[in-house]
Amino acid sequence: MPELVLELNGQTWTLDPSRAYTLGRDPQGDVVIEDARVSWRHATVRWGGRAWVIEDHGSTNGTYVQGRRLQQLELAPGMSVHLGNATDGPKLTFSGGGTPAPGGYAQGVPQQQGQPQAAQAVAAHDAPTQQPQVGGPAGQNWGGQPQQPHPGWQQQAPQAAAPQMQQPYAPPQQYAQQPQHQQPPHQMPQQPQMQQQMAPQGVPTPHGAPAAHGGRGPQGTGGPAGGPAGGGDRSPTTFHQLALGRVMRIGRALENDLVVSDLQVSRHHAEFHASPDGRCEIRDLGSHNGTYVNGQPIPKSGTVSIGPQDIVGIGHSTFRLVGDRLEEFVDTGEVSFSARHLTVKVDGGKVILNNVTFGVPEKSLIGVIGPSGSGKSTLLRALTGYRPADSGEVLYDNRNLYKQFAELRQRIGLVPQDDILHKELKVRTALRYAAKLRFPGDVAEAERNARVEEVLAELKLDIHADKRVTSLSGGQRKRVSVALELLTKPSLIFLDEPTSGLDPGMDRDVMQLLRGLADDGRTVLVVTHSVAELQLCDKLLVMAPGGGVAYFGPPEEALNFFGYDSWADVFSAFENYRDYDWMGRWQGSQHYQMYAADIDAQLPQQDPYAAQHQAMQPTKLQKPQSWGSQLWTLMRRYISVIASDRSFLVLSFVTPLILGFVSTLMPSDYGLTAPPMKTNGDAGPILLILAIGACFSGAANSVRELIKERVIYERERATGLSRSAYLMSKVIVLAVVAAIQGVLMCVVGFIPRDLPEEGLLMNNPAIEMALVMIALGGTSMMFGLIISSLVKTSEKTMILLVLFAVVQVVFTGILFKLYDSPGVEQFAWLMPSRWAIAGLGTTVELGRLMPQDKKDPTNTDPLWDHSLDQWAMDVGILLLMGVLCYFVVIRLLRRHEPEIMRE
Ligand SMILES: Nc1ncnc2c1ncn2[C@@H]1O[C@H](COP(=O)(O)OP(=O)(O)OP(=O)(O)O)[C@@H](O)[C@H]1O
Repeated sequence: MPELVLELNGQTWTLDPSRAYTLGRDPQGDVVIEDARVSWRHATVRWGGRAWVIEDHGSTNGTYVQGRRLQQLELAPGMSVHLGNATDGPKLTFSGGGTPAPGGYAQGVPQQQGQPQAAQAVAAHDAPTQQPQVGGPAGQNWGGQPQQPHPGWQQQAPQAAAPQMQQPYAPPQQYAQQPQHQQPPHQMPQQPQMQQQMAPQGVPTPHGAPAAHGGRGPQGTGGPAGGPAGGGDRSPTTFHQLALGRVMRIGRALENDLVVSDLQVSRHHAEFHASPDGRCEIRDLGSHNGTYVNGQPIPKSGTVSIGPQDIVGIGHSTFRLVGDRLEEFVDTGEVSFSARHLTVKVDGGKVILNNVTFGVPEKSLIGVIGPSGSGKSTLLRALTGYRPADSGEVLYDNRNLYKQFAELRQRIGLVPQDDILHKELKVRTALRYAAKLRFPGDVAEAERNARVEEVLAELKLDIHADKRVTSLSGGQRKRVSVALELLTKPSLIFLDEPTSGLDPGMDRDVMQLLRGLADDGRTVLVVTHSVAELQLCDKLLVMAPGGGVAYFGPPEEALNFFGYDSWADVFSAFENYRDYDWMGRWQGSQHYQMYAADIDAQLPQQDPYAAQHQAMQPTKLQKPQSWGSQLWTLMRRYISVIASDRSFLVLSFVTPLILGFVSTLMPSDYGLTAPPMKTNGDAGPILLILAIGACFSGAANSVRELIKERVIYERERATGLSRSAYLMSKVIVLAVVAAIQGVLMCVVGFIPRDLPEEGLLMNNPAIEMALVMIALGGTSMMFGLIISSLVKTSEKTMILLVLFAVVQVVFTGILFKLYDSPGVEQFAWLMPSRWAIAGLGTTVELGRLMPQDKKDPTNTDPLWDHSLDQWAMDVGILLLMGVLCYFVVIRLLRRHEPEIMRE
């Protein structure tokens, strides 16, 4: 068996076939490579039986031979392998082939430093006696023969190593080789220009020299290899020894065996059990944000066996079992991100996102531009999991976002185009409520507040902390939205048109902010219409009409790629040549070869845990807070919002007073009663005014409440907000408002009126009637919420509110006789005003006061019968309607949630 000599940075190692050698940044590995682009355990070199083999461990930045990313390769003498970057990553050169030296070598120990490999190399079949001991005296070498690649070995190299990428750029005629595409505008490919300007750093130019590149951050395609799901192969932050038969508890509290300072983790989060027989289990301790195995939540307080292949996720940390110790990886944001073959179809099969592939290394800022309707928002929804693509995958740190959404969603921040804050609140207050909702229930207020202050300082918002959001400029407001998302330290941040509506100065300010976020160790993707600050991005993705990629690469090369001087021209070309195959043009380009072909060529990731996924139940997304705690926080926040909206407060309490007063303007001799044997036709209209007033004010309070918060709701829902807690918070607060309004209206409306001497349920008829008015206000409020969850824009709510109020007037049963009118009578049963007037009518004996059948005064409305049973039925049905409305709203709210959240 031949030994292999590995050379790196002037050091050499002689590798013995009897064992495997690990390469990476791990100081305990065999070949330690101190380069940030190299993963902790990057690759292994071993004797494969017939040849030496290098195997990538799913490293973040890849292993390359002749520019091509590889998982596994048989090595040939003279072959060079780059780690971490195809061109300028640390270069390993392999040579050798001798048999083991007598007495063995100090394997894996670097040989003397500074000796050029060529001087040390041994021909493939050199006699072992010619080789010095590894680590021998300085100055000794292996015979001083320059290494000659062995022709036989060269032939063993698999096809995968074919030097495709090493070829110089294709000639300018490249685009002309696409006859199937419609011809683009005349000035389009200006290839000679491209040849000078498009080459990114480190990629061979026709002259073999690396071309200059103005972009930032790590270069290369950046896409992760299709390595094992879960965790990639980033540097373990720490190791923890697992004692057999012992328990290792993980959590935020100091008394844990493993203390994790991450607010996403509960105080006592989970326990690792290592049984004496070597098996290991993870048990969730009722954590708020959940414990995940291979991206799937384990049941609350449940236990799952884990093996070396499993990745346990707790907050920002992942753990992997390696022998008798745990490797902990802390996600500090420096992870790669890629999308592969994302395709979205809508009803009817129309493709609105077409096979989008791109990838970026850590710390990248990616700009996404494209004409209106080119699928930018669709892409954003696909990348965030809000609306997963119909095919394709999104890989975050080599983990499939769609399959592991439950865990990975916590690492994603999304800043939608509309602000996700209640504008009425002060900046600090808004962030504190958001922190309360997003952090686990056991995070103390002081801890949460400290994090809020940290984020305020990071985004230089501390001087604005006590201002109301509404008083901030557009750029500052966007900063607050970003701050909110940063609370939970996401590694990936997506922004949808953050600069829309901002002046150029603020546009730059926001883009620089995003640049800073990426530089601090996050991946930031921004969809934008503004092209002024694109040079701040590392990579630019240009979407073409039809939802395909027209370009992906450095922003400074993009205009040359299209052959235009300005983006306005490029977008005009998109518009004027809609049928042109922009995507085909991109895929035929050298930029595609450099920046996307690698990722495109990779097969979809196999999910080795698919069987486990199906077995794991439940897969419901964890909520950081209990239902009750969320409800309480939401109610407090809602009350704060209402309290800071003075005009709403004034209107809410003045309106019922006015309506009550208006009802008193109607002259009536007997008020809401009448002497025996007398009728009182005024009683009906008085009740009608009061009831419609309650209907109107109840619905008016709620009709805008859901639509105006839709974006906030969608975002919070994705972070674990309970749908029912959200709706219940609205219902409770608005019901209290409706109750106060009902009481005010009754006080003003009833005081000047004569009322019956006693009620059916209680002695005081005014209180009995006020209860009906409150029930009517509450039910109308629920109808308002239905309207609010149905409409697409706030403006439409007003029309529907008026419609609702008018219909209620008609179907009270006061204006005309409803009973004994088949069809109309049944339709009226659907109206809350019908049951409310009936409830009020039973108390005041409306059937007697206002007979509707002139021929037969005893033929009265059966719903107005003066009996306690009838009163209970009228009020009961009114309340039941409110309850039914609640379920209707719950159902409608689902439509406004991220698709992946719709349980
Ligand atoms: N649910 C849907 N059903 C049918 N067509 C849809 C649907 N959603 C989006 N589309 C269409 O898909 C295309 C892409 O829409 P998308 O909103 O992603 O574009 P965009 O680039 O974000 O546009 P803009 O810049 O105007 O926001 C548009 O033509 C849009 O009309």
